[in-house]
Amino acid sequence: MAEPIIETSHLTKSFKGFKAVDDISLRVEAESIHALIGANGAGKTTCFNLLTKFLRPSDGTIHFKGRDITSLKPDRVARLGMVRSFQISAVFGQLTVLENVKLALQRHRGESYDFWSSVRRLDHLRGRAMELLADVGLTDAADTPAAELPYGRKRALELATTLALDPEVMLLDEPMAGMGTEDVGRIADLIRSVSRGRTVLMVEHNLGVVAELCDRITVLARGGVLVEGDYATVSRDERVIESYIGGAQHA
Ligand SMILES: Nc1ncnc2c1ncn2[C@@H]1O[C@H](COP(=O)(O)OP(=O)(O)OP(=O)(O)O)[C@@H](O)[C@H]1O
Repeated sequence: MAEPIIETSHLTKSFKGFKAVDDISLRVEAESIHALIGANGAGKTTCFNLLTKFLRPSDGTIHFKGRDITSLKPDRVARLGMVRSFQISAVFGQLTVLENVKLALQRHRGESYDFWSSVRRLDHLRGRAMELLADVGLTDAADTPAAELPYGRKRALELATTLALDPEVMLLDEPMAGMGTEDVGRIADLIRSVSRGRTVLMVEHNLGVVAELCDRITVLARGGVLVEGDYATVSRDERVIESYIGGAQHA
């Protein structure tokens, strides 16, 4: 197996004695698309929040590119190249799609941050911003206020603002949540295309998407790793069928 870009060792998170994540040793290969799946309450969100540093582990370590990041803050981890998209990705509804991406580019470049005056002074970032909009299929919406975008396209904008940070690892929290069938296909294609040369780790309930997109899948159950492998391996595993498929009828 190639060197992992993310590696956890004995990662554990207890809430008042209850182990929501229990001794998870996870390896995510560079430039792979990796999914965390599992029934409700299996520990996916907690594990994800530990990786993105929104929670502190009770025990265990997290390494990113060989470096121990267990006690680093989320913004520090983001600057090292591991960025969480969706849900926390800031999209300003009153700004246009193009302005949102220019602002994200400006933040990434660490230029002085003076929100209102800077939005008007970001013309030097227009070229790169338009490239990113082309990557996510939003060229025609460049001058539309972000708030007016339909749901699926808003998600595409969030991807563009994440890509503006040029992350090595993108962490996607249920990228298909709340989407209709048509948008699911479109966003899945987008994730595939923007993942080239990057690593993607996602929590996702939609097994069809996981089957189609992901190179490797870790199935969690009761806070621990139940099975790990490609979709073919995982989906025919008796333990997965019993403990996950049975408990995931909502997916
Ligand atoms: N802050 C908390 N305090 C106490 N218990 C928690 C807390 N966060 C999560 N838990 C518990 O930890 C377990 C795992 O929760 P988690 O949200 O990680 O599961 P999940 O796999 O993401 O589930 P879902 O698919 O429903 O989002 C659950 O039993 C949950 O009730």
